[in-house]
Amino acid sequence: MTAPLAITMGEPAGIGPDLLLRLFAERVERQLPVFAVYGHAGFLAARAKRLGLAIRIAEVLIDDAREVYADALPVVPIDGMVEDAPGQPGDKAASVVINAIARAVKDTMTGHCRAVVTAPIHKGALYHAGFRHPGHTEFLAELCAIDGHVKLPVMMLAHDDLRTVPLTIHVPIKDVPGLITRALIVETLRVMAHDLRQRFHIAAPRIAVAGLNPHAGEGGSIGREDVEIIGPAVADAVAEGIHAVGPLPGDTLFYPPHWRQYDAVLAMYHDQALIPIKTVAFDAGVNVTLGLPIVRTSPDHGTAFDLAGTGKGSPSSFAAAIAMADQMTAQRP
Ligand SMILES: NC(=O)c1ccc[n+]([C@@H]2O[C@H](COP(=O)([O-])OP(=O)(O)OC[C@H]3O[C@@H](n4cnc5c(N)ncnc54)[C@H](O)[C@@H]3O)[C@@H](O)[C@H]2O)c1
Ligand SMILES: N[C@H](C(=O)O)[C@H](O)COP(=O)(O)O
Repeated sequence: MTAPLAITMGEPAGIGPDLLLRLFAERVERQLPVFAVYGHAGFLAARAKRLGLAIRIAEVLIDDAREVYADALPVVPIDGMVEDAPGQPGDKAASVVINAIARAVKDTMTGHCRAVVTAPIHKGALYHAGFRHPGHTEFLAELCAIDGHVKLPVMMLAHDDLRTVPLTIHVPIKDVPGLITRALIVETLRVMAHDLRQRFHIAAPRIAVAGLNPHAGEGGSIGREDVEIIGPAVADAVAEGIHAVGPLPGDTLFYPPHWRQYDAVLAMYHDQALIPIKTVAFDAGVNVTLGLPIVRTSPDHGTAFDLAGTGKGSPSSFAAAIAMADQMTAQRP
C-alpha cells in the first residue's frame, strides 16, 4: 500500500488553503492520490465554510489518513493559533506554518508519507517571526540533513520538458555577482544532472548554462564573470562527464525551441530563471526541490493575498505539483 502525500497548509491568509480544500473536494474527478494536510483543522474547517465547500475534516494520525480519505480530509494537527483572515497575513500563525513543514518532512523522511507538497508561505510574515531561512528550499535542506550534513538544495521550476534552475535564489541582485562561483556552479550542475537522471529518468541530461551579462559578456567586453567564472565552471563539469553547454546569452536561451534543445537551464539568478517559466506556464508550472533525500514539490505561485478567501484563483499549478510528487514516488511503498 503506497503511503500518502503530505501537503503542508502554508500561509493561512493566502490562497494555498483555498486550493487544497478545492482539490480535496474534487479529488474523485481529478483522481488525486491519497494525501493528508499538515495544519490546523479548525482553521481549515472555517475556510472551507467561507468558500462554501461541504467538506468533512478529520484529525488523524498520519498512518490512518488513507482510512478516512474517502469521506473526510485527513488533517495531521499542528498545535497553535490560526485565524481565518484571508488576505491579512500576520505572524501569529508562524509557528503552525513552520511546524507543519517540519512535521511533514519528518514523516516523509521516516516513510509515513512518500513526498511533501508545500502550499505557499508568506516569507515576510515568517521572517518577522524569526524564521531565518530565505524560503522552503533552504529550510527543507536543513530539515533533511543526515548526520548533520546539509546538502545543497536546488530549486527547479518545471513544466513538461521546460525546466529552469536559479543558481542564486532569494538574495538581493547587488549580491548576485559575488555569489557566482566556479564551485557553486559545478556543484549545482552535479545535483541537476543527478536528479534529472534519477527523478526525471533522463539517461543523458543536457544542461544549458546562461550567462550573467548581456550577450553572455560579449567575449569579456561586457563584464568578466562569463569568461572568468561561468565558462571555466562549465568546462569543469564537462570534464566530469556532465553534458553542460555555456555560458549562453540569457535573452535568447528561453525561446522555447532553443530551450527544448536542453533538459534544463541553469540561470544565474532568481528572476532570470523564473520569469520565463512563469511567463509560458504560470498555470501549470511546478517548483521541485532537487538535491534532497525526499521529493518535495510546490505550486509555482505564492500566497495571492488578493484572491485568498474569494473562491477565485486557479488550482492548476497546485494540482500539477501533486501530480509530479505522485509520479515521482508512485512506486514507493
Ligand atoms: N512556494 C512558496 O512558498 C512561494 C512561491 C512564490 C511566492 N511566495 C510568497 O508569496 C507572497 C506573494 O508573492 P507574489 O505576490 O510575488 O506572488 P504570487 O504568486 O502570490 O502572486 C502574483 C500574482 O499572481 C496571481 N496569482 C497567484 N496565484 C494564483 C493562482 N493560483 N491563480 C490565479 N492567479 C494567481 C496573484 O493574484 C498575483 O496577482 C510573498 O510573500 C512570496 O514570498 C511563496
Ligand atoms: N522562488 C519561488 C518562486 O518565486 O516561486 C518561491 O519563492 C519558492 O521558494 P521556496 O519554495 O523556497 O519557498
